[in-house]
Amino acid sequence: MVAPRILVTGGAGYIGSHTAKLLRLEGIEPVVYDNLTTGNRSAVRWGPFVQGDILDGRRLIEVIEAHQPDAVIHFAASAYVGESVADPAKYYNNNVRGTLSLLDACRQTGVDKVIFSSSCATYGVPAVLPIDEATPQAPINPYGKTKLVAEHMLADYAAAFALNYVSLRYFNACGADPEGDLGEWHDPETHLIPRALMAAAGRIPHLEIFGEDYDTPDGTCVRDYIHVADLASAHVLAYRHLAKGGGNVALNLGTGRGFSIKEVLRTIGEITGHDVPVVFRRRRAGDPPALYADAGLACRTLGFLPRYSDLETIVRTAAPFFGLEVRS
Ligand SMILES: NC(=O)c1ccc[n+]([C@@H]2O[C@H](COP(=O)([O-])OP(=O)(O)OC[C@H]3O[C@@H](n4cnc5c(N)ncnc54)[C@H](O)[C@@H]3O)[C@@H](O)[C@H]2O)c1
Ligand SMILES: O=c1ccn([C@@H]2O[C@H](COP(=O)(O)OP(=O)(O)O[C@H]3O[C@H](CO)[C@H](O)[C@H](O)[C@H]3O)[C@@H](O)[C@H]2O)c(=O)[nH]1
Repeated sequence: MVAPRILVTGGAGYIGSHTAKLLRLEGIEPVVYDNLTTGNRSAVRWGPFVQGDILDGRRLIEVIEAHQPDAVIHFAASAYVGESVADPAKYYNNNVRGTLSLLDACRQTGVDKVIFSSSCATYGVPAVLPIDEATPQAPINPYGKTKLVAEHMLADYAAAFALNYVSLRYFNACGADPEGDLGEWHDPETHLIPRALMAAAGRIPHLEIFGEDYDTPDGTCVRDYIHVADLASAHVLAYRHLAKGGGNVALNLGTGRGFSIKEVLRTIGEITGHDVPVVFRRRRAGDPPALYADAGLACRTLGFLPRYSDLETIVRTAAPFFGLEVRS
């Protein structure tokens, strides 16, 4: 039997590169399609690389016809909440127009399975926690809105055309490849855990904490941190679900537990032996106070069970990329 092949848009990025590695280990060839705006060429090591833009529909069709993938995993997007508030045009263009371009290329070439990177940002400020998939999606920033539009596009294309999809609503991706091959390399880096590790390592003078006056137990925002290796495994499971004829579905990918920023910093101090120097700033625009998942549906539908998503393992795998030793 010929090995399955998957087109991985955004496969040079953080979550995409970890997923490409796992696909290869699982006997599936990842064909990475990425314009390298935030991704790294050096992170593409487990299959062919094509440099291209998802907005370029003609090129997408050429690449799909050349490689004949069985499915697409669609990571490529702009993905910063704060930036999306300042520059919504960039987000509507890349995330909405880009996804439309990709879905049309799939339709024209007969690719009928799509796995999509959605986000807990589509829920906005939920009335009830934990967040299950029936929670109303009312995003409060342009980034989350573009992810929600893309989810709607998938559902409408699935209803009208021969398309099957899984939308995966990740909570906060973090950590690094447990074997040390890949990490989170963004420039500039904006996410909490890498910024905190940079501060602990002395690469930046301090971590800015955006808001200490939220209605949470210690005043800082609460998030559900899911290890990137667990996210990668969910994509393999989602592909197998579609390959055996499983139905269209949107699933939360989280642990079910929320941690405050201060709790994350405490774990970094314990594991690395370095305190994180901090300064407190105003709230960042577009940030909900607390987000954590009810992750039961992904478990029941895909058999998804996080293995690496405790804060200690997250910090242990990520810290070496910032030159920090971890305590045994
Ligand atoms: N990091 C998180 O916590 C998180 C949480 C929820 C959802 N997501 C989603 O997961 C996906 C991957 O996120 P990430 O953290 O790995 O981000 P990333 O920036 O590391 O990866 C995105 C990749 O897409 C590529 N890309 C962007 N626009 C493109 C375009 N027009 N054409 C081709 N390639 C393009 C980039 O070069 C990059 O390699 C995104 O869709 C993001 O919205 C991320
Ligand atoms: O230097 C920093 C960085 C972050 N934060 C705070 O830490 C929390 C986590 O922030 P991140 O930027 O690490 O991640 P977000 O919670 O903004 O994640 C959002 O954006 C991600 C993509 O970047 C995902 O889509 C995710 O689902 C969505 O909630 C937020 O309260 C943020 O204000 C700081 O205090 N200081």
